[in-house]
Amino acid sequence: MRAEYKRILLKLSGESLAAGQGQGIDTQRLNEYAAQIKAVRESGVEIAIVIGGGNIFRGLSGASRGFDRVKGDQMGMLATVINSLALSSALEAVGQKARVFTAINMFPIGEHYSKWRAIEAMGRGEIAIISGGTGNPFFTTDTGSALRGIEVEAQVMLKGTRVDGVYTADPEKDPAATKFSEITYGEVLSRGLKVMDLTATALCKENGLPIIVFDMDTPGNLQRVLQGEPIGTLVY
Ligand SMILES: Nc1ncnc2c1ncn2[C@@H]1O[C@H](COP(=O)(O)OP(=O)(O)O)[C@@H](O)[C@H]1O
Ligand SMILES: O=c1ccn([C@@H]2O[C@H](COP(=O)(O)OP(=O)(O)O)[C@@H](O)[C@H]2O)c(=O)[nH]1
Repeated sequence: MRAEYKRILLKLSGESLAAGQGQGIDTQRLNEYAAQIKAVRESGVEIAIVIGGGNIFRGLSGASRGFDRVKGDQMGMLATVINSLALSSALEAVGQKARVFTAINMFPIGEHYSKWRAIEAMGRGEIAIISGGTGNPFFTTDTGSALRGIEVEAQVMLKGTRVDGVYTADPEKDPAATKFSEITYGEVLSRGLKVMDLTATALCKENGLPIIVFDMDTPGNLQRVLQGEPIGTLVY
């Protein structure tokens, strides 16, 4: 385990939770995530998690179908709460305590997020699942995870997704794209690489939060990344 990573912020893609079905929550995928997270927690790392909502609702696609954008984004933020509750349930089922925080007060669905409460929960060995994005429309959960990672003083943001790193172009669309083993924030921004939205990358850059983009859907990869195996892309 890399000595420098005492506390991590793990970003999970909502869409990955659907495991290729596009919509909904695949329980096998959810349970695989829970097992990986528990194993890393047992090695002593403090873990905060932000999970997306794209498997349930995205504000932008709602707007393209005629929904008011702000209401659509609020629906998307609620989708992240649903995924967070599902993940906390899967973690509790394998004996790993987890606490759901919400950006907006929704007690008793979750606890209203504050930096200090999240850090306290991690100190007790619980996984802090921070839901509801930033609480504001026109942002994404990538930006929410950059924000929460900086707030809780994580040493790294691990962006677990369905591609295995940052490529010269979207590898799902361009088969000729090649992978970076590492890349600076500035180059991600100047090349307009869309693996994360620009706001999230800029926030990490301004606050010096390194990002590792890796394939979370292969069981064991979370541990591999933390052990320093070069399986993803470091953005620094
Ligand atoms: N330059 C790039 N390198 C890697 N992935 C990219 C790049 N540009 C776009 N992507 C896309 O970004 C996605 C990862 O972002 P993520 O936030 O996990 O997905 P989602 O938008 O479904 O939540 C990948 O599925 C990939 O198709
Ligand atoms: O701070 C935030 C975070 C998320 N969202 C909404 O929640 C949706 C789901 O989040 P995201 O698309 O980032 O999830 P992912 O792609 O990671 O599954 C987004 O489309 C937005 O509509 C938002 O409005 N503000």
